[in-house]
Amino acid sequence: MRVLSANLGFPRMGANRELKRQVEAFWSGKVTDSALLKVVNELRKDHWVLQKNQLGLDIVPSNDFSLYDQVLDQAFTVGAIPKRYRDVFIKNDDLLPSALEGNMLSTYFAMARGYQQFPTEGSNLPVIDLEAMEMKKWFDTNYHYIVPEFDPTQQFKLTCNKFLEEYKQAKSFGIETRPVLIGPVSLLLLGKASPNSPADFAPIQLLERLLPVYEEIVKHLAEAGARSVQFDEPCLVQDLDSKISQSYHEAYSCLSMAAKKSSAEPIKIQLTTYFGNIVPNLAFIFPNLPIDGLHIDLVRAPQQFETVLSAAEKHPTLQLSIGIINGRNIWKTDLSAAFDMVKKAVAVLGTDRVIVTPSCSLLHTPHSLDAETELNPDVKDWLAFSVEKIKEIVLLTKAANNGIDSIKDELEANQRSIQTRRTSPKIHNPAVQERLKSIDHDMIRRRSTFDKRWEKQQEIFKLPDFPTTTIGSFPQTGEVRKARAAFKRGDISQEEYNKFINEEIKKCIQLQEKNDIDVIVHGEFERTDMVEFFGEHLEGYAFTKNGWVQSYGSRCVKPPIIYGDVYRPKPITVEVAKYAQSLTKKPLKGMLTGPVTMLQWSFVRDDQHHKPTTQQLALAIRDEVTDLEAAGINIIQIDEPALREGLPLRHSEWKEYLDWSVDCFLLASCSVADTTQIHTHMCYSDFYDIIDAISCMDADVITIENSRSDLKFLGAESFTYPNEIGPGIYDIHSPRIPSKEEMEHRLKEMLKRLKRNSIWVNPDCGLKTRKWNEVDLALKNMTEVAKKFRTMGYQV
Ligand code: MET
Ligand SMILES: [Zn+2]
Repeated sequence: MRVLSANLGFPRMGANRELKRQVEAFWSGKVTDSALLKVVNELRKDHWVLQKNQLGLDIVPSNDFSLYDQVLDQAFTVGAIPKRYRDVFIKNDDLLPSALEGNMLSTYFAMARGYQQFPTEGSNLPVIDLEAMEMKKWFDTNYHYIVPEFDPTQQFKLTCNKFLEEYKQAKSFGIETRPVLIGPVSLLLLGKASPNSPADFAPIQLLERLLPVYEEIVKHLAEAGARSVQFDEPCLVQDLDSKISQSYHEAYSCLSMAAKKSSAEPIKIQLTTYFGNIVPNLAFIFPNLPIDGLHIDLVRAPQQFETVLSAAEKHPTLQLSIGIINGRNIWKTDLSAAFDMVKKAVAVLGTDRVIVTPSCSLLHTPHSLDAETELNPDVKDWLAFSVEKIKEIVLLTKAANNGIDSIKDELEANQRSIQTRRTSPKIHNPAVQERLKSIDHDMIRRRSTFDKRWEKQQEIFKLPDFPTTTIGSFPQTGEVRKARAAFKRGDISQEEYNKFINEEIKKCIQLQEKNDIDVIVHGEFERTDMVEFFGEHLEGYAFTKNGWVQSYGSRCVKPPIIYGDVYRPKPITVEVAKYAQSLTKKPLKGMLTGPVTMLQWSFVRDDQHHKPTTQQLALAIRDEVTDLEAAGINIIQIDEPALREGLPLRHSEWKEYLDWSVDCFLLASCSVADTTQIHTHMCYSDFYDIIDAISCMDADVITIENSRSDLKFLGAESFTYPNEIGPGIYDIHSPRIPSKEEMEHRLKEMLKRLKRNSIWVNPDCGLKTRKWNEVDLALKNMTEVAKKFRTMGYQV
């Protein structure tokens, strides 16, 4: 037998985001479900044909496709459909293992996105208002999954046969696939107890009840002729209670039995881990978890190679799938170095026990480089998206089987690209590197402690108690987007565009003054996106035309690429800030994106640690801060909404990350005088477990999302915060106008925990998704609440 090549999952959006378009058209009622499913079938077929017939991959995945999310698919498949959706959509006889169409499709999308029915008067249809299920970040990626809900009385039942239909569909095109499913233990660990469950209930207690459904899945696939099945168990790279080891044994013993019973040639079970090191949980797997294959991520955790290899060696039949092509980033692989790893695995295990693969599903990289006609050719030559990554896998497999000479030309070209990238002056900028060396302790500390700064700032700004402000952006209306597009196309000149933006700024400032907001913002109309805007003004960044990656459901993001040493050639926001300040006597807050967020929301360099890359970003922002201050902007906000996202998966690594990321924020913010007030802003996650690190950032003021998560932030028992803080008093994601009463209630809650003179009054996040009239009414209410608290002298 020879070394095989495999993929663990292919991006499902399609080369031109066909899936997004079609699903959204279905949601808005423009296409029927059968039209949707027809397009989806075509798309799946294209992806199989591409991987198998055009690129020559040995093992092609099926059921990696999803209309929304693969975790939701699996919960749905095993019948974990919360009662509130079941009650509305499902008649009992629906619950045969059926295809994802008709009523089942409506249920599925209601779970993903919520469902509302407000019948017109006189109709006897009931009012239905179902919220979507919770969404969470998929490990440390920017993909979000739907969190399954489990009830203590949960009954499982094979409800949906999508996994089988997809397998059969591929087979009907002559393509043998390996179905992918979320494994039973990770499915339960990733889920949560449904509301009102007893406090001691944990979904993993349901394992025994869940396993028969997985046995059925294995049986169906075996009967249909599948030779192997991939169970994803990414939880194995996390800190796990040793009791979970028992769960893994129970689960995989059961699945292995089912596989053995299944047919003359038992279907093989591959356990798949990714995003980290499994060595701390090695005892869960070795010596005797009854599996046929194991996948490990050797890009994120190369240090596990030796240990896992020698454990695998003792397991005489185990196939090891070595994830050596980065599924999370967009760089070309050094094929020579990767081939050394293949050789090493083959030397220990022999050719028939090694499979060459990407580190994880390719869901997290864009489709292909073909569409990138405008990228700088040097940079483009350093990149590999999903299609190119599969080509690399196929090449490495060929080299393993036929000798390295069989890929001589490709290897030479590859080594040339790798070498050029290593030495390119586009990437390596001696001045930037020198500057990094000059970072010293004084550069990452404010000149005085907060108390001293506070006194000086009080005197200058003379802000009232409960000062009001907003987070930065104001409505990005269709007009704003249109003007930007026209400018990009060259239909309007720079001057015309600037004039348009200046008018928006004027309107925005007038609205804030009318509503008596104390600290004014300019509205961020010139920005499409808070990371892209700054990236476009920095050296070392590249932008793709079509480098979309799924974020959640039909939503995709196009992360910019940091390819080289980063610096700021010239001021970015100073002119706009000066113009905005000239329109008001109140202090204007300059608005910047912080270095850690710039890093987290970009594709980043893999030729150096994240820390120096972030330090470079921090120095670029620091230059901007210094220039803003010199231009008379004395309040500057540096947003860090993504700080929490970068936390490593294992607790033991948190401190190292928090130390350097906090230092990078300090590096960006500490050039200023005591009299300059630094703000920061965070949102999108729970922050209380890193509140000490946030305090160390020493911003004079932090505004933080709080209402969406229903005061969770303040709920933590030990909550304290040393400087000033504005926990959001209303959720900006909804078009509804927040009432004064609800904002008063939130402010009163804050007063129980925080010093009266440390509280700011502001929304949860930026207002770019709202309409002007909504913003006007909401801010009016907000200021009235702040004023009431000032005069009534509330103190709890
Ligand atoms: C995701 S945080 C957004 C902060 C930014 N200043 C805004 O107001 O939109
Ligand atoms: Zn925000």
